[in-house]
Amino acid sequence: MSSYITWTLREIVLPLPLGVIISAITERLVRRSRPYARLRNNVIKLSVACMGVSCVSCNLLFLVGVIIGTAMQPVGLTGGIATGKSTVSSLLQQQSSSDKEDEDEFVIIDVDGIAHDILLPNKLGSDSVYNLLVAEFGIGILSTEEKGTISPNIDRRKLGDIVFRDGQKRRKLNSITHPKIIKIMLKRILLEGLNLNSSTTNTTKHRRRVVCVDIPLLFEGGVPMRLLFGTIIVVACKPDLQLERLHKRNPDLTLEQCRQRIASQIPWRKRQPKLML
Ligand SMILES: CC(C)(COP(=O)(O)OP(=O)(O)OC[C@H]1O[C@@H](n2cnc3c(N)ncnc32)[C@H](O)[C@@H]1O)[C@@H](O)C(=O)NCCC(=O)NCCS
Ligand SMILES: Nc1ncnc2c1ncn2[C@@H]1O[C@H](COP(=O)(O)OP(=O)(O)OP(=O)(O)O)[C@@H](O)[C@H]1O
Repeated sequence: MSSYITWTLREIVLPLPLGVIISAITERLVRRSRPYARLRNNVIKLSVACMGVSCVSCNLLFLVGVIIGTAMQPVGLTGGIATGKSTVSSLLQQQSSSDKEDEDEFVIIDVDGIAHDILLPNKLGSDSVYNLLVAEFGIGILSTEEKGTISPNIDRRKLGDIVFRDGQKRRKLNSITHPKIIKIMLKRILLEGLNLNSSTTNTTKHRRRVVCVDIPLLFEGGVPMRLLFGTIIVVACKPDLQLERLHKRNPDLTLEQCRQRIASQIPWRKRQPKLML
């Protein structure tokens, strides 16, 4: 636990605000234009120097944090379980596939998808998320449909049953999965922001590219996570409608299990929105 806190402090708390401050100053100066050109150049030099220092100290994540904070300012798309985040992100993607030159191109990073990927047994090694989870929660979380295979998949339904009814176990799951998820998310934001990810590279040249991260637990990630995003979109609906949508979408869950999942997240009123949908 203490190593997780140290990791978060060193890799996230320190670099991101620095990047955000540099970004805010640079943007303000860019807007004010000519009279401040020299100062602006100095600020840009300062940010390059910060990146240089982090490069020399070989702290790659620090470097990533500063670059992301400075240059990308991605959009965060968040909200409670089954409120409609994926529905909103597919609407944004649909808009992106239109040919209108004046509309932004949204590139969506799905953090739930990243969380699913890291559970797979294909990245074995003693510190793999798969091994750590099996060591922590036991072989009871493995799929029984794949009996006989060397590394059966983790059955997310079984793991979900354990962690959504017990806060301590959920925190344990989070402490194993979140550092890995955050690393992959930062890397993806960087690649997408720099337009280096060949799978999503679009040939359209004149449209603004907006990196949008669909991240359910943005506010649970605290201040550093909020600072990472330039704009935060909160998708919300009335609590009874949320319960109804969740139960309808996941009929395998009992109403009690649905309530447990909703209760495991912070209430929507506490998600301080910059834009509410
Ligand atoms: C618990 C797991 C196995 C359940 O898998 P399952 O396929 O049933 O659900 P899925 O991953 O699609 O998540 C659905 C929703 O549950 C909510 N949720 C997921 N994990 C958590 C969590 N640790 N705490 C609170 N809510 C959560 C989110 O709103 C998410 O959108 C899985 O969600 C998981 O590994 N969670 C830990 C990683 C995590 O925090 N993921 C959320 C992305 S930040
Ligand atoms: N505006 C809407 N009107 C009616 N149904 C909706 C609306 N938005 C979403 N839904 C339905 O609610 C359910 C949950 O939506 P969705 O999967 O987009 O939520 P989510 O927030 O992405 O969920 P999760 O937190 O599990 O990732 C889906 O079955 C979807 O079809």
